[in-house]
Amino acid sequence: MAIHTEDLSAIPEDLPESASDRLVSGAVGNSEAIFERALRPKQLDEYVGQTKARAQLEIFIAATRAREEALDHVLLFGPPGLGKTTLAHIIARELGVNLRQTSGPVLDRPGDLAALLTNLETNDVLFIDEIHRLSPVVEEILYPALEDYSLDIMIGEGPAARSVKIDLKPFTLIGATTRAGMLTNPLRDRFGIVARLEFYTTEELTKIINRSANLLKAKIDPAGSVEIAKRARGTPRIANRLLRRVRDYAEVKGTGVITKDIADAALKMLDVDPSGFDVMDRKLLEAILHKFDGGPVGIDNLAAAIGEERDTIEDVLEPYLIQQGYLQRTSRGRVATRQAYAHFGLTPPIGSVGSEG
Ligand SMILES: Nc1ncnc2c1ncn2[C@@H]1O[C@H](COP(=O)(O)OP(=O)(O)OP(=O)(O)O)[C@@H](O)[C@H]1O
Ligand SMILES: [Mg+2]
Repeated sequence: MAIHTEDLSAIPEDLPESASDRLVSGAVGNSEAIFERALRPKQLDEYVGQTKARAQLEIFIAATRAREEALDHVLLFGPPGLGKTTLAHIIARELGVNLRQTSGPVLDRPGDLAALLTNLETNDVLFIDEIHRLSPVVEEILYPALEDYSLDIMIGEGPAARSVKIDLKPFTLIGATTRAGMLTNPLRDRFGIVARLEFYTTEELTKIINRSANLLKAKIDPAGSVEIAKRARGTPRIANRLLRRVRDYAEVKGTGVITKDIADAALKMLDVDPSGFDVMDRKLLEAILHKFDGGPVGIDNLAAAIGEERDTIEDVLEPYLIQQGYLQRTSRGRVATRQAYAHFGLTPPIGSVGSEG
C-alpha cells in the first residue's frame, strides 16, 4: 500500500464560485492544490503555531509509538485553510503509518467505507475530510468500527438477510471539519482527541511566509513578509496565496524583491484592505451596517441580502470577522460592533456593542 495516498476527488469542488474565487477565501481552488502540496510542512516541528494542539499530539504520538498501538481517534476542527489536512498527514507520518484519505460527501455507500476499512493495515490512519457530511447509513457502520474495530454488515435481503461481523485491524480515524457543531453527538463522542485549530498570529504567519518564500525561491525582505502576514486573515492558505500574487507583482512592477511598499501596492491592487478584508468581507459588514442598521439580522436574511450561501457565511466569512471583533453572533442574529463602524469611518450609535475600534 502506498504511503500517503492522496485522493484528489476529496478536494472540495462544490463551493460556490464566488466563494472559491475569492482571493482571501479560505477555500482551495483545484489549480492551487499542487502548489499547496509543495508548501505543506511534512513534520510536526515544521508545523508553525497551534501550540496547544501540537503539544497534545506530540505526547500522544510518542506514547502510542512506544506501545505500538493505534493512536486514539482524532477530530480536527476549525475554519478552512488553517492546516487540518496538513496536520492529518503529519500525524500519520510521525506515527510511521500509511494514510488513506477520503471525504464525507464522497463516501455515500456503506460498502465504500467497508472496503476502505478492511484494506487498512495495522495502526494505519483513515482520514475523512468534511466528516460532518457523512451520510447517516455510513455513520452507523462507522460506530462499531471506531469502538471495537469491527464491522457489522448486512448481507442479502428479506428473510434470508443476515448480519456478518468482520474484524478490523486497529486503526486511527482522523476526522476534519469546519463545523464541529454539525457532528452528531454519538460521532463526536467517539473521538478521544479533539483539537480545535485557531487563527494564526501575524508572527506565526510571517514565519510561514518566510518558509514558503524560501521554497519558492522568492526574494522577500522582513517588512514585506510582515505586511503580507498582517493581511492574510489569520490563515496560512491565504498567506501563501497572497505571497504568490505579490511575488508576480514584484517581478513585473519592481525589481523582483518583495518589500513592504511592493506588498502594500500589490495588495491594494488585489483589493485586500489593511485589515485583510476583501470585497466579500466588506460587503457582509456593509450590508449589516447599511441595510440592517447594524443588526441584529438573521443569517438567512443576511445571506439573501449579499447573495451568498448561508454555509459560506458561517464557514468562511464570519469566523475571522468574529474573532477580530467586527461582528458578534447573538441569539437574535448578527450584530456589527463599534469596531466595524470605525472601520468604515462611521460613528457608532449609542448602545452599540464591542470595544472601541
Ligand atoms: N501550521 C502550518 N504551518 C505551515 N504551513 C501551514 C500550516 N497550516 C497550513 N499550512 C499551509 O496552508 C495550506 C492549507 O492548509 P490545509 O490544506 O491543511 O488546510 P485545511 O484546514 O485542511 O483546509 P480545508 O478546511 O479547506 O480543508 C497548506 O498547503 C500548508 O502549506
Ligand atoms: Mg483540508
